[in-house]
Amino acid sequence: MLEIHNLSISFQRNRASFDRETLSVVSDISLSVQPGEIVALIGASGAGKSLVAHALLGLLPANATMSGEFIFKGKRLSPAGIQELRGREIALIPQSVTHLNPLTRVGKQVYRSARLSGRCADTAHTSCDRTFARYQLADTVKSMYPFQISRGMARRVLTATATAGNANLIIADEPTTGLDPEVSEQSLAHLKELATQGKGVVLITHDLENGVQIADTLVVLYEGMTVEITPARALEENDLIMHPYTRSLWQALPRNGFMSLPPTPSSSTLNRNGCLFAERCPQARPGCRQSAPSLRRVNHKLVRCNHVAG
Ligand SMILES: Nc1ncnc2c1ncn2[C@@H]1O[C@H](COP(=O)(O)OP(=O)(O)OP(=O)(O)O)[C@@H](O)[C@H]1O
Ligand code: NI
Repeated sequence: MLEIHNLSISFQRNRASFDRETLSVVSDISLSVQPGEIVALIGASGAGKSLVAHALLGLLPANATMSGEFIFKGKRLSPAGIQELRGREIALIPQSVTHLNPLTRVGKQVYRSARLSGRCADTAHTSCDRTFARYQLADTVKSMYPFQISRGMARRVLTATATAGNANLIIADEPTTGLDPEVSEQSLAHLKELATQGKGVVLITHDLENGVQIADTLVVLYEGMTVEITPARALEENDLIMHPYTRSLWQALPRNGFMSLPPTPSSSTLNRNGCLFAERCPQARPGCRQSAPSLRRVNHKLVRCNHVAG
């Protein structure tokens, strides 16, 4: 359904010396999403997860430069094509509830997105009602403004807004952040349900547990690079072939005893000539700082590490 080929994103930054430097934040990311599949983009804060989604949706800030291509349902997406599909075929459940328009009643926002997907007024109303019921939002919520509803409810409204139309690809950016465990579970269950209906789902999260819980495929990002693409179940099966960064994330999960991650070096010390994870990697060898590993196929997965045995 969706293929991302060699996506790179950089920003121009002014330096004190009045010249400009290029800051590379996403490098050469490729991934694909099939109908009914949940692909989780996993990575720490600043890894580039949201930018991948924003690039796909044509929402990058003006100072960003992007290369690479998107193929959606077999067709290459042009910038104009992206505008055409956004909200109709591809819908974003944004990271922050502040994306709800503060001045528009909640019901109207969900209704508008149903209309945007090409539904006529009557069908849009029906779809809006159905979506409200589906996400346990009372009818009275329709006439409320975003500031009048709880955080958990606002997340459900965002989900309702993204799914009231007919989108086949749903991108959920950190759908559980700031929610209590019960509401988080519910939020993930809603995504699972969308996949069961045949929609492609991209789950963006810093929490590996979320990915392992509902995703089919994990794409692990480190400093804007893919370090591993693996079936999610491989982690549950305690796969020995794992990128050292994925392994650290896995070991840091509560169920695995909260082993702490090695400390993060500041970005300025990041050595782009070698493996980006080398400074934190428990298995790093001298060669890791000298040559950058490429993404290699090892059995059923792709791993960017020279020392993972296949
Ligand atoms: N407009 C911008 N100008 C310059 N740098 C930016 C801009 N937007 C994002 N970045 C940088 O790009 C990197 C990736 O940002 P992104 O928002 O994709 O991270 P993320 O993985 O979604 O993190 P989080 O979990 O915090 O949401 C960050 O280091 C950020 O500082
Ligand atoms: Ni983000």
